[in-house]
Amino acid sequence: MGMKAIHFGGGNIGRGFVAEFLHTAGYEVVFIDVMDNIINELQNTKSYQVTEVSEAGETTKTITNYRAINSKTHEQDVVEEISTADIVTCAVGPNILKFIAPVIAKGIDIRSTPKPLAVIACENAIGATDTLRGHIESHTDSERLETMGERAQYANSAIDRIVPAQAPNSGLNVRIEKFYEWVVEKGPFGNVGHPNIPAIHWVDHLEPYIERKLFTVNTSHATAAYYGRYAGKKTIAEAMHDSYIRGVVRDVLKETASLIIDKHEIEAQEQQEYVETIIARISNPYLEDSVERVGRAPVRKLGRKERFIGPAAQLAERGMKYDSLLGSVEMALRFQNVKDDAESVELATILKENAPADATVQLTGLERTHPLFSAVVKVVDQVQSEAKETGQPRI
Ligand SMILES: NC(=O)c1ccc[n+]([C@@H]2O[C@H](COP(=O)([O-])OP(=O)(O)OC[C@H]3O[C@@H](n4cnc5c(N)ncnc54)[C@H](O)[C@@H]3O)[C@@H](O)[C@H]2O)c1
Ligand SMILES: O=P(O)(O)OC[C@@H](O)[C@@H](O)[C@H](O)[C@H](O)CO
Repeated sequence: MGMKAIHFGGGNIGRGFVAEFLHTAGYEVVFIDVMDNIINELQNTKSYQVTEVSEAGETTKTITNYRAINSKTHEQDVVEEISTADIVTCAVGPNILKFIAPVIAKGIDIRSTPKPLAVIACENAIGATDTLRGHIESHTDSERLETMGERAQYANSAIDRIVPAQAPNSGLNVRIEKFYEWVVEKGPFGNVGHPNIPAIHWVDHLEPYIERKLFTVNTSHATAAYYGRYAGKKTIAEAMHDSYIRGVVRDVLKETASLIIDKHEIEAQEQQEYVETIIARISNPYLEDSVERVGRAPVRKLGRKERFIGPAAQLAERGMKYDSLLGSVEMALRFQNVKDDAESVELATILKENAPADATVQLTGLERTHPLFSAVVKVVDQVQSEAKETGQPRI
């Protein structure tokens, strides 16, 4: 029998990254989603196209050999597919992991195949597979946990490829950048060996890769998005074309680079080259990536291990400079009441209803005794005061 991958999330990165590389590696991909339109389209087509766009032109690949199941309406089918699959991946967003865990737990529990299932969450978050595993374990009978390792193996990953929101008439087709990086821990697969997926770079220690990615790509991306929206820009490329915003992004990246070089002993020259690649990538005018997509979910992005507070906290602990990152935090706090973004409404409510120190704890999870805490409270206070004066943040 051929190899089978179950992939949760038939969205942009699911179709344009994970499924592409699983397909190339020879897997049949079974997409699981809760959106009727995506499932219907996947069920009613035999192929879709992934087009890489860059100044060098366009290259198109055709993805075939997939099926799709709606987990909202056909949960038992999903459970059975998982029980005979080789790998489960997901790209649903870090806040959705808890919702997909119960069905994965049921599928794992009834497995009787000799090889354990490989589980790899492909989200922009540190330790996303660990988080998913925690939710799966909390939906597994305690007496079955001891033998879980015979049925499933869990590996964290870092994924990098910019996939903007797609044009409304593009159907399943995805336009993406050429660059990609998929790094996964190999240790958890032990003697069984890791899955054979040529696109994956297997490593012993993931932390340097995921922190470098999140604190360079996503920190700069989100900085451009929040400053860009504040300045009335529509896309990230447009924001990066603005010399002031570009300068701010560079300042922020100097701070995160100093952490990455110090903590992970990456050579300064290597990090500088990485930074230049990322600046070129996020400035790519062919991607048309909106500031709203990149700024989406500001409460998640202000979290303790996330792209701003994560590096700023570690810099503060080391007595190193972090004030440009605080500027990004300030702009993120102004991403309030944005259309179709529930967290931007939640952010506005938290800022409205709480004193600065309480709002800081609620949003960032920073400990009140942390060396970064008072600096963030000041920024929160500043944004709250503007809203009190004008009835809204300065947008
Ligand atoms: N787009 C990018 O450039 C990019 C790059 C790297 C990583 N990521 C990460 O990948 C993840 C997905 O991002 P995206 O841009 O593809 O988002 P997206 O919104 O395009 O796709 C998410 C998909 O998950 C589906 N979904 C939601 N709840 C579900 C559930 N309970 N079960 C199954 N499916 C469910 C949605 O219907 C949607 O199709 C995020 O963690 C993001 O940070 C995105
Ligand atoms: O997906 P988010 O919301 O965590 O972040 C938005 C973008 O920065 C992100 O999707 C990037 O495009 C991606 O991480 C590039 O690899």
